[in-house]
Amino acid sequence: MSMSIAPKSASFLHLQHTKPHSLFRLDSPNFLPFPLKSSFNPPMTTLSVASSTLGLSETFSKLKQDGKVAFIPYITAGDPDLSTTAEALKVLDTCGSDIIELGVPYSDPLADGPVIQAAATRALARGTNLDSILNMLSEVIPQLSCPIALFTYYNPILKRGVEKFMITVKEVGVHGLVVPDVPLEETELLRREASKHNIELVLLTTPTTPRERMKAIAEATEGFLYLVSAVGVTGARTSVSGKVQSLLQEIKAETSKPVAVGFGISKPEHVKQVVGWGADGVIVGSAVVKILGEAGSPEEGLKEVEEFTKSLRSALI
Ligand SMILES: O=P(O)(O)OC[C@@H](O)[C@@H](O)c1c[nH]c2ccccc12
Repeated sequence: MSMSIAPKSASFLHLQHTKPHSLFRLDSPNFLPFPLKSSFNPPMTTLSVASSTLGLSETFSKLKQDGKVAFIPYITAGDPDLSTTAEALKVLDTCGSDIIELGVPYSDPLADGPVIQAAATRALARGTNLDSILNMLSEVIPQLSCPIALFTYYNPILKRGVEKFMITVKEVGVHGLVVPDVPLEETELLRREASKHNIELVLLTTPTTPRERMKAIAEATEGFLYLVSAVGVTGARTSVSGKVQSLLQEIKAETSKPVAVGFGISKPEHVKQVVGWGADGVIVGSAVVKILGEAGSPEEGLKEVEEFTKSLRSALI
């Protein structure tokens, strides 16, 4: 597929948020506006985008047909550097990831625990920004067979302008978007602009989300529903809360959309448990990010990620 790229002067959509929130809840807004420099200027001619890769919903449909559960690793872009991120995406893809969630590092990652916060800090210190991530993705995505869901807090989207952001991420071949700090009520604009460009907006529900609200979130989500397994921030935990089993049952009674569970999953036993409870997908973030962040060298980190991914992947069978 080839499509023309919007010129540099594509319109910006400025949204004003007058109510800053000091208390973060996963489904609450938290905006910290400050200017982000935009210098990603894709060629104005045409750009090839991998067209054979399935989107998020299509990936889940195919897995369902085959009786399989989705394995969804998360990594932070730019940690330890963007070329290692590019290699990590290829390794994760080759090791059987069904979707990869790629995080845009942000200075105030309020839903993240120490591991992902530290990864974001390192990535930002090296100068990683949305433009450099998109440049990297434009080269790597055509080489991947699984779709990328871009994870970002809302502020970088607002700074670029919702419409321009969607045009740009679509041009590089992103299939889905996870934006944790936008409450359901404020997702309408994002969803409208995302769907214009065929990008699926994944919404999240937590153990404290009231049932009626969970139903509305399940109805509005695209690609899959992200079930946050525990209250708090991201990070490996010793066990997965048993509450996830009943939450999955409740959700499944309300929607036929696929449900992927994330937060605290870091061992093959966790994966087996969550799959046994009926999840359609498992998301593993901090455990993978920790390996890449703590390795003696990028090569070692990639090797360890490969082994770790294979061990989690085999727990899905
Ligand atoms: O790191 P964990 O505990 O494995 O959780 C998933 C995860 O990292 C990823 O989905 C994620 C990273 N940052 C987030 C913030 C909110 C919700 C989800 C996320």
